Amino acid sequence: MTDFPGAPDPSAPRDGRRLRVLAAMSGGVDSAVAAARAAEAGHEVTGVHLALSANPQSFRTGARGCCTIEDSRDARRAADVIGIPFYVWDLAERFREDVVEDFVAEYAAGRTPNPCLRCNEKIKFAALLDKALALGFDAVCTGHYATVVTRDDGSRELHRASDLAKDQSYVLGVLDDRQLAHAMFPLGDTLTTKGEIRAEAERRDLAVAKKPDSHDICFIADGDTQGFLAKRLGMAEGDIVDEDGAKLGTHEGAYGFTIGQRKGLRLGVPAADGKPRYVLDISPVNNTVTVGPADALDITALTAIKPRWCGTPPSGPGTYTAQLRAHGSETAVAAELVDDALKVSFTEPVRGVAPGQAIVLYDGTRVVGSATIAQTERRAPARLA
Ligand SMILES: Nc1ncnc2c1ncn2[C@@H]1O[C@H](COP(=O)(O)OP(=O)(O)OP(=O)(O)O)[C@@H](O)[C@H]1O
Repeated sequence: MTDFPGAPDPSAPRDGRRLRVLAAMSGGVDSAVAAARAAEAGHEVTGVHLALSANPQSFRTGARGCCTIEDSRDARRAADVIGIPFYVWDLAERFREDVVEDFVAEYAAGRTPNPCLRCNEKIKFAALLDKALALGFDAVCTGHYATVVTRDDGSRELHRASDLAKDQSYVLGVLDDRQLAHAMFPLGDTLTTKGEIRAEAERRDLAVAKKPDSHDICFIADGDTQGFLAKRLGMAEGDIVDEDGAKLGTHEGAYGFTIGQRKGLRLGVPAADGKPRYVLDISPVNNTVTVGPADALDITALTAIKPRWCGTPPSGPGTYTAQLRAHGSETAVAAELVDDALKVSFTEPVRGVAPGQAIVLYDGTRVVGSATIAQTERRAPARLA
């Protein structure tokens, strides 16, 4: 017996090509079409919706959050139309511990985490995948836009999606070979735009065809990250200072800021040069936020920790392109693994990089690996003679 209904019948015949696939169905259009494509390709597909919120009703705000009862119903209806079995699995406690609490703790420590990346690493391709494999499934299928390529030797590569505008390889950059070997992304292989996916959903009679896209942080349905953090971390008034430590204003919680932020500083003292000020540093220890001019945001190098590789780690220094945020552009870097830390230098300075963000390295369209930014190095400030 199992707590997770929907396990395939172990006595059922299997052939090498017809995989037993667990389709992760959020109740949105992408995962519905992905599940339909996997079933159409001849795989034995079972749909599963993950209940990730302990209190799904609390997310019903009108904006689309995640894992509401409506979402689970939408996923079930889509599974019915596709003609596959469907189950709801409760991973709310794991999600709370591994994603939500980590998110709060990272902000409290003055860092800027990416919860989607964390969810892929800890929930979808760990808790969910492990459970799926233990139950006899061969693969987990999601509606992510990314491509898995199998090399001649059987190992896997993760590549950007064919549709670069929708590419989600950045948030999947934490996956290793084993996880990739059991991942299926039916949307990433084809050059289909989101509009075409919606049209395909309509052709397939999937009621979610017109459902709005989910927004970035699924457990903050109204999009008010600062409000969410304030509720969790409380208010803690502190100083906003300039690079020399002179007080320019006050704030109500250092966690409410991100590096590179300009809006909402409400400085009492205008900058001497009249130019706008940006958040340069957040110090939870002193509860201070340091601000300065835009060019002080330029980063020339960084150190990133906890590297994860899609394949064998690079044995020496190499040149790559790097992406530093989910919808960011690529930038040229040189990178080297030194004592388990990734040392990265940028060909051109980049602006507004925050500790806690992930850096994902690419070789062309291939994801090489990822790591968490721990320290950044600024260009030496220009001094007046
Ligand atoms: N609550 C959930 N239950 C099951 N699978 C989920 C859930 N949330 C997300 N997923 C899976 O992770 C994928 C990527 O999640 P993301 O939040 O980026 O969704 P999306 O791109 O808006 O896709 P969708 O349109 O399917 O919601 C989804 O396509 C789906 O396969």
